[in-house]
Amino acid sequence: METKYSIAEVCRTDGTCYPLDPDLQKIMAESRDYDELLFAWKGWRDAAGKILREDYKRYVELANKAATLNGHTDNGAFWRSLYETPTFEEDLEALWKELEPLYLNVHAYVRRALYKHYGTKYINLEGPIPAHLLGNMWAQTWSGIMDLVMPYPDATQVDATPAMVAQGWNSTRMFQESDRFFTSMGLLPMPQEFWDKSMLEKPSDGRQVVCHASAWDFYNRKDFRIKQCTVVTMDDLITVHHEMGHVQYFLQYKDQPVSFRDGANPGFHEAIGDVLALSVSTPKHLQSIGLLDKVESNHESDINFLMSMALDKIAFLPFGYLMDQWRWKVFDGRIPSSEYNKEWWNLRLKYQGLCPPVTRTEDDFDPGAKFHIPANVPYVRYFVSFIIQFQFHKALCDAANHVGPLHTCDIYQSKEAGKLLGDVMKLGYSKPWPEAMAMITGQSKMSAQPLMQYFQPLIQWLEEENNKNNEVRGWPNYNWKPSDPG
Ligand SMILES: O=C(CCC(O)(O)[C@H](Cc1ccccc1)NC(=O)c1ccccc1)N[C@@H](Cc1c[nH]c2ccccc12)C(=O)O
Ligand SMILES: [Zn+2]
Repeated sequence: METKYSIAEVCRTDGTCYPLDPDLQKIMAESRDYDELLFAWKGWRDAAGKILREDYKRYVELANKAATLNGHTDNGAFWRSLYETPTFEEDLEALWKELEPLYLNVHAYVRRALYKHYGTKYINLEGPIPAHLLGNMWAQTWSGIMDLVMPYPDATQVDATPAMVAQGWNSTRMFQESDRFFTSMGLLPMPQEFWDKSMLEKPSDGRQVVCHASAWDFYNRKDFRIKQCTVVTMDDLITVHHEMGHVQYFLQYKDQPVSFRDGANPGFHEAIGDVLALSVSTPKHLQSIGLLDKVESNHESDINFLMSMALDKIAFLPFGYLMDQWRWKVFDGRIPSSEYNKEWWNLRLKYQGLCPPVTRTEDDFDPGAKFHIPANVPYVRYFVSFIIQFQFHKALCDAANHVGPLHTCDIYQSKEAGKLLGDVMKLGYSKPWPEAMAMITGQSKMSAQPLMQYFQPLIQWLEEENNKNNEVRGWPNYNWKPSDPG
């Protein structure tokens, strides 16, 4: 399934064919043409999702067989057991309920911006948003449409991509920049073997590779690698830090017994790199590395910055939550294969307030068009990560004696922050994750409070802005469908 997904392409009538990386991703992020976006969105689901349905059905049987032989009721129960938290599902639901109002305000504000661009034919101000208009193939992060959404177009720009391209950044420079940030905190540098053996760019020798980024521990305490088809964008600079966070964890716990060479829980492993990326993303830090020239610290540029962060971090939450809700129900039989796609779109409507731009049937298999489904990679780890990374950020900013709003904190060069994070990474999987959480934050639970504190100025601004526009929060017109294209 992973191979079929990784070699899939979408072809135009004139015969030109496009892979997901980088071509279709670029169209989804940059095109503002409804029909062009639909070509990429529908084409990808026909080429990569549809073809996987039968394989997936068989994979579910085999995964459940393995899970039951290992003493679990089904594969979803096995995946959840890695968190060693009896109230895991309730805790997740409570976190989502706490954050849902913030998501509804972001959704309503973005829907208004899309309405201004695409008009009443394609956007209903009380309905779900067509899923192909959010700047990403899966509508999982929305920073691709920041230009349509920017609250104060005349205030500071927040996108470093133009400067990276203008200054001739390449993939190696992006990874070196990330390595520099880690070592500035007293964390470990990448070993030479990493630079010699990693694949940091899509090969041009015709080899077809799995382009979805990943980090690899060879469990010999020397060989650690990243495979990434890096493109020179701010988005990929963030992904570079994400992947480097995995390798930093490998390096920190390399002297643990093999069984303990893992994250305290899967969410911890996903959060490390993102914590550093929160500092790198600040206009102040981007200016310090020459990627932003004019930086103002006033209310309007603050709101612009927080909006760009919310389009990734807040928009992601319902997607990060629904992915494994679908899979847990497939594994435990609540979703039979005859309802794979119907239930997928029920969840996409319920949590993200999205609708498909064209009719979907059980001939389609839209979950298969997202890497982690054919690649058998659990996903709730990212929902957990997007919550705990703000807890870590707040704790490390306190350790770094940061003063001022949390969203302006940059832990660059803080040895105290580095020690706090490094000591927890050294534990690997040897201690229960609540103990690791308490070592960093002083308390042992997941909490949405630091995330809410980080976004507080935007929460207030969105509430006022949406009230001014009499926005409906949510999608009461849940049956609305966009007109046919063209
Ligand atoms: O999939 C990834 C990054 C890839 C990964 O680093 O998480 C990778 C996934 C993978 C796992 C197993 C085999 C192949 C790929 N995970 C790792 O490489 C990894 C390595 C060691 C331990 C745990 C995970 N991010 C997710 C979530 C995400 C979206 N936007 C983001 C921005 C920043 C951080 C994450 C995301 C996504 O793209 O949907
Ligand atoms: Zn990851």
